[in-house]
Amino acid sequence: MVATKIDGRAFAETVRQDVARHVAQLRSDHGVTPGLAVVLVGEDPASEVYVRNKGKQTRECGMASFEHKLDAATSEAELLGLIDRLNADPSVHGILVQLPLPLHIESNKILNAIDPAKDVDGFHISNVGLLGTGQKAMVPCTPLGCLMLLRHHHGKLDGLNAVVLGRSNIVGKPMAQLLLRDNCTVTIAHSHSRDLESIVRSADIVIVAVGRPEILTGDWIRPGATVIDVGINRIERDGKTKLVGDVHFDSAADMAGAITPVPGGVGPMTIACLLANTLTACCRAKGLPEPSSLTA
Ligand SMILES: Nc1nc(=O)c2c([nH]1)NC[C@@H]1CN(c3ccc(C(=O)N[C@@H](CCC(=O)O)C(=O)O)cc3)C=[N+]21
Repeated sequence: MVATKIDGRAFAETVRQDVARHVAQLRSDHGVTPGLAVVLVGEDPASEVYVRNKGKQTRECGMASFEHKLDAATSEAELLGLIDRLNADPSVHGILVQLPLPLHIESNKILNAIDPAKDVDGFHISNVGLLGTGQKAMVPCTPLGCLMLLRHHHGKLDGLNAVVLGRSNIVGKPMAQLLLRDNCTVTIAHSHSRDLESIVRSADIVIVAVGRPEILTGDWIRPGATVIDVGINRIERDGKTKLVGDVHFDSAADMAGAITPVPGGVGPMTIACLLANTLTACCRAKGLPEPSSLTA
């Protein structure tokens, strides 16, 4: 291994401390407590772990956490009713509806029903449009976390070749927008891209968000490149369940200049950015100055 391991867990801890400090100040100066509502429909064990972690970290930062666990058979209309109530609730500054939703519910309809000002996931079409046109938006947590790690590691990203593998609405597309805003030359590549190998080899920065275990190996990586692994895949190996990324860590670490591990890389940053976004949403709702170190 020649690469520097980018410690997302440690960096997320500093972000959370920053959030906690601002939250304490909001309370003492203005009597305001930011609140985050997390909605989970159905019983996916992995999702329940994430929701529990989000609730715990929200409270640890001094914010209020509201958890809504709904039955898998909840109708779209019932879920829309809950969103309406959360939109109207002044103690709720951020709303996150855990994805994926059951198939009988149309995700886009739900995401677009969330008040854009409370859309801490940044998935509402208004926020997508604002980000795409360079206006002030709520920025999706995972890409924001990746950007914070990249800025911290590289400093200025100006002029770098950035390749984003994956074109999802939750990671690939918003990630590309953020990198473009920081003056990278951005390529979004995906399963239909021709000559993927040479595209990846051109990258100073590779962000991998395709959802396939260990699909990117070291032989494609330009020596010294920075590799950000967004994948979280649970696989069976040697009779044990193991968490691996979309990057084959050992081979990639022999080529890369810096690389994020899984676990302990992007994942913890995602939750830290959710807390940061909740604080930002609260400040905007109250017309108070927002902490600039916590936004894109
Ligand atoms: N509306 C919505 N917004 C989300 O942000 C969202 C979602 N839906 N659905 C599910 C995914 C998944 N997700 C993760 C967050 C943190 C870790 C995380 O902290 N992972 C730890 C390991 C956790 C473990 O051990 O399982 C790590 O990478 O170190 C993982 C996954 C957010 N998601």
